[in-house]
Amino acid sequence: MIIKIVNESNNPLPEYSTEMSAGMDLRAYLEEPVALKPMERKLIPTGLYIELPKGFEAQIRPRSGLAIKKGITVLNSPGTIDADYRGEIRVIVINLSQEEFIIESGERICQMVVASHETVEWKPVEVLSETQRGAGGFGHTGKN
Ligand SMILES: O=c1ccn([C@H]2C[C@H](O)[C@@H](COP(=O)(O)OP(=O)(O)OP(=O)(O)O)O2)c(=O)[nH]1
Repeated sequence: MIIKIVNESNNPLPEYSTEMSAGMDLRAYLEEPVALKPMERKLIPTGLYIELPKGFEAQIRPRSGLAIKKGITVLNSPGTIDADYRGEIRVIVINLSQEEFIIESGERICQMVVASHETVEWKPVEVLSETQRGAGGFGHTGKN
């Protein structure tokens, strides 16, 4: 699919790392490096603005490498970019490690997945259909 994008940063447009990958890495767009202290969260600009077609969303997700090596993740993961949003894509990152982490401009801080979604109409009813599980959940079948 083709998606309109405005890139006000000097970073390259987001790219898939392989022909079959789902996520495109997004880069920070900063005037100067940003320091994240342990447990600190910050909103990081990307300089990107997109126009998604109706029925689609973009999800902002952590990069696993940054998460395992540095404890850096996306706080509201998956962040939702709505099809009617015309503002800058920004990323809420949090440092869950015990060391300060410095984000440089141009650094790949998260990944974005474009996904289709259903549009729901509610049908209020008195009862729902019966199933074997019923209301059981949250591990009610035991550990294994
Ligand atoms: O990680 C994110 C999440 C959201 N947004 C932008 C795009 C999205 O369409 C808009 C609103 O996001 P969301 O619906 O999650 O925010 P809200 O807290 O419910 O605010 P609103 O009342 O503006 O919908 O903010 C981002 O740039 N990054």
